[in-house]
Amino acid sequence: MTLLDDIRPARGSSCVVPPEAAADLVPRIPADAHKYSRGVCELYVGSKDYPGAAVLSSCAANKLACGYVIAYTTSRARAALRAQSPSIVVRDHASFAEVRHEDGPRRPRAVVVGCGFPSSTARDGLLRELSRACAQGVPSVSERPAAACSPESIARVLERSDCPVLLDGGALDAMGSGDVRALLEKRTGRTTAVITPHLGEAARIAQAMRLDGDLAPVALSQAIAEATSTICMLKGSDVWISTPEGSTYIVDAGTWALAKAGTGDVLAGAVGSLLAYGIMPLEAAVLGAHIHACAGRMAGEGLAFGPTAEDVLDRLPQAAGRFMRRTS
Ligand SMILES: NC(=O)C1=CN([C@@H]2O[C@H](COP(=O)(O)OP(=O)(O)OC[C@H]3O[C@@H](n4cnc5c(N)ncnc54)[C@H](OP(=O)(O)O)[C@@H]3O)[C@@H](O)[C@H]2O)[C@@H](O)CC1
Ligand SMILES: Nc1ncnc2c1ncn2[C@@H]1O[C@H](COP(=O)(O)OP(=O)(O)O)[C@@H](O)[C@H]1O
Repeated sequence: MTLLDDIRPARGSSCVVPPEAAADLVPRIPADAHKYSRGVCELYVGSKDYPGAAVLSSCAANKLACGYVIAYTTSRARAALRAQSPSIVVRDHASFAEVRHEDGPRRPRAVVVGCGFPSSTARDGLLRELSRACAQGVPSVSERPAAACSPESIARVLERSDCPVLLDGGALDAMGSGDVRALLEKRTGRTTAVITPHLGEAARIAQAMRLDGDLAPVALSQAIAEATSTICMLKGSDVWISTPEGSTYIVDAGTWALAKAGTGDVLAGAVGSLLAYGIMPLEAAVLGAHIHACAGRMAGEGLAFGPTAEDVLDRLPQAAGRFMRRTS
C-alpha cells in the first residue's frame, strides 16, 4: 500500500496527480540521520561529448534527499564536478565496472545511468570518429564513446546493481536488447527500473520494440512501461508516468520554461536521489517530476525566455521545501 494507491487509475487508464498528493510523498529526514542512512546515489554518466549532462545529473542528485553522491564519469566531467561541487565523490568512468561496489550501509541504494551517453543517432557519428582516432592511436578506455552505452554495458550495470536503477539518455537505446529486457523483467517492487525518455527517445524505443510509435503520449508511455517492465517517465509538456501493470499518472505542473537543454538530466539526478533515499520507484518518479516542475516554475518567474538548466538545478532544494510547507 502506498500513498498513490488512493488515486490509482484502473489498468489502461490515467489520472493527474495533484501537487497535494505529491506533497504527501516528501520524506521527513529523521534527526539522527547520517549520510549513509540517507542513501548513496551512484551515477554512471557523461561522455567525451557531453560532460555537462554528468555535472547536471550528479549535482541534482546531491541537492535532494540522498546523503552521498558518487559520479563515475569522464575526465572533463570529473574536473568540472570537482570545481562546481566538491562534496560529490568522483571516480573514473571505466572503474564503474571494476570497483567492488560497497556492501552494507555504504552500498549504492540507487544507480543512475546514461545521462550524456550518446544516443544511437549521435553514436553513429562518434563511432566514425572513434575509428579515425583508433587509426591514429588508441584513445584511453574512459574516453571511448561507444563502450559505456552498449547493451552489454547496460546489462552489466543491471546485473551488478541490486538496487533501483534509472536509465536515461543513451542508455535508453539498450531497451532494444532482449537480454536487457530480460534483466529488467526480473526486477520487481523496490528494484523496478525507472526510464526517462523524451518523445524522440520514446519513438526510438517503440521502433526497436515494434510498438506503435504514433500512439498518444499516455498510450505510448503505457505500452513502453509494459513492454520493458519499467516505470516509464515519458517527458514532454507533461510527464506521463506509467507502471508495468498499466496505470498512468500524469504530472501536468510543468512549464514551457523547462524546454531547455539539460533539464532532463536534472530530472534524472533528482529522481535518482529520491530512489537512493529509499522512496519506492513510482513514488520517486511522481515526486521527482513535481519537484522538477516546481523548480522550473520558480526559476522562470519574471523571465521572458525562461531559465537555464543550471537555474532549475539551483531551485531544486527550495522547490522540495515548498512541498513540505504545503502539507504542514
Ligand atoms: N550539456 C550536456 O552535456 C547535455 C547533454 N545532453 C545529452 O545528450 C544526449 C543526447 O540527447 P538528445 O536529447 O540531445 O538527443 P537525441 O537522443 O538524439 O534526441 C534528439 C532527437 O529526438 C527527437 N525528438 C522528438 N521529440 C523530442 C522531444 N520532445 N525532446 C527532444 N527531442 C525530441 C528530435 O528529432 P526529430 O523528431 O526532430 O527528428 C531530436 O533531434 C543525452 O545523453 C543527453 O543526456 C542533453 O541533455 C543536452 C545537454
Ligand atoms: N513545453 C514544455 N512544458 C513543460 N515541460 C517541458 C516542456 N518541454 C520540455 N519539458 C520538460 O523538460 C525536460 C526536458 O528533458 P529532455 O528532453 O530529456 O532534455 P535534455 O536531454 O536536454 O536534458 C523534461 O522533464 C520535460 O518534461
